[in-house]
Amino acid sequence: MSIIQISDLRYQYPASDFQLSINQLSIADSLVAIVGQNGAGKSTLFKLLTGLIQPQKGEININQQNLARLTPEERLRTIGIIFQDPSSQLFNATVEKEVAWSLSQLESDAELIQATIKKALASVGLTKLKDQNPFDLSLPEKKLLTIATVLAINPQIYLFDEPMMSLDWPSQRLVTVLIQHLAQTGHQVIAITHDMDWVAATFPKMVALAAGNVVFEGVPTNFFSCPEPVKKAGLLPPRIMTIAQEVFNDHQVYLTPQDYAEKHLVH
Ligand SMILES: Nc1ncnc2c1ncn2[C@@H]1O[C@H](COP(=O)(O)OP(=O)(O)OP(=O)(O)O)[C@@H](O)[C@H]1O
Repeated sequence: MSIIQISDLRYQYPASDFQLSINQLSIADSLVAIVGQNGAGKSTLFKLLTGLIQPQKGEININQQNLARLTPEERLRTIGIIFQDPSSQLFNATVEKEVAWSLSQLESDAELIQATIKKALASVGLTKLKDQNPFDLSLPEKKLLTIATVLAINPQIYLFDEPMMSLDWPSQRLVTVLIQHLAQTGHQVIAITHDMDWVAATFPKMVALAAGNVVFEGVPTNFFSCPEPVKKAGLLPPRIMTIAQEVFNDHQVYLTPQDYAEKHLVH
């Protein structure tokens, strides 16, 4: 399991008042959601974690190694990135070649490459589409293909930007199961998301940002039990909590409908 340590980090865009400012943040859990309203700084943190932009101050260490000093190959093996818009990540002529391209940056054994591609495509249910042009795929299929390209590399950390966005229900389920499997098999998964139902049901840990600062880090139950950080982050609790509050004037924390049922219907 990886540990990401962020210290004294500052990032400001040219000609913008916004500043991302994180004094100390340690991400040491296998499944972590990063949440916050529009403009809170989630994507800026994502870009810093991927090394796409460099902080003006401070540093990000992964397993005590400074991210800025990793070689391109070390970076590929350390952090896999799944962008919000899959089209920005796809440029090969076939689905199979797309997965092969990223893998060939690290591996030269043709047999190993073939076996890995097969496994990665099977994991996301795209085996039958291996000869298709990626641009002919549906949006959920494109997203699953970008995940397969990263699965093939098998990095320590998977960084997802809004993974649920533009996925239909079966693909959302598939991605959730995949993410849980990755976390259970020694990887670290960090996902930026607006989807509080998904966070509450899936993530044991979360970090909330507001106006470029960390306003909460910890378990979802604690986050949703304190209205103050939820309000500060401009977020709503899971829908089941809103229903319980508005219909039954019940202000307890419920992470999922199952959670509600267990507390009320079983006993
Ligand atoms: N390239 C840029 N140049 C100038 N300002 C930027 C740039 N990118 C983002 N910003 C500003 O930085 C702030 C934080 O943006 P960021 O995209 O990190 O927020 P976010 O939490 O990811 O929001 P969203 O949920 O809308 O994606 C916003 O005020 C945004 O307008």
